[in-house]
Amino acid sequence: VKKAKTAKDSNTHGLTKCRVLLAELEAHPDAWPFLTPVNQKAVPGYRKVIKKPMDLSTIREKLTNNQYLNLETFIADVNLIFDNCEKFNEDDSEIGRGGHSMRRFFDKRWTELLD
Ligand SMILES: Cc1ncccc1N[C@@H](C)c1ccc2c(c1)OCCCO2
Repeated sequence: VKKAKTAKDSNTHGLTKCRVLLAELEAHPDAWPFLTPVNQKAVPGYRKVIKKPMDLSTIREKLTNNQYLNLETFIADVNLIFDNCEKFNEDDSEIGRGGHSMRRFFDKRWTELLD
């Protein structure tokens, strides 16, 4: 029997799913370009092209600081990583392919975790 969903319940369960999903993304073999913020001094053009940088360590920090209201706001930040990657990297590049691989993995996993 499904328990009545209070706002708190949905939030708690949503945050548990965020923790599970983030741990899996961080452990993924193709995650290496996305683990830490892009060093904008080392990557010419990045600062100009990418308006909202995002990476897995920043998401980890925000989750730890309770900055995600629900699963949706967490998913939006993860998708920002992949959208930035597609914008800056050729599809036929190591980082570009890694971004597509990670997005496919993430899309599959969060849909599996939905109630
Ligand atoms: C996700 C992303 N998109 C566009 C550019 C870089 C990145 N990731 C960063 C962490 C990175 C990956 C590979 C790199 C790199 C930096 O240092 C410059 C030298 C080549 O090796």
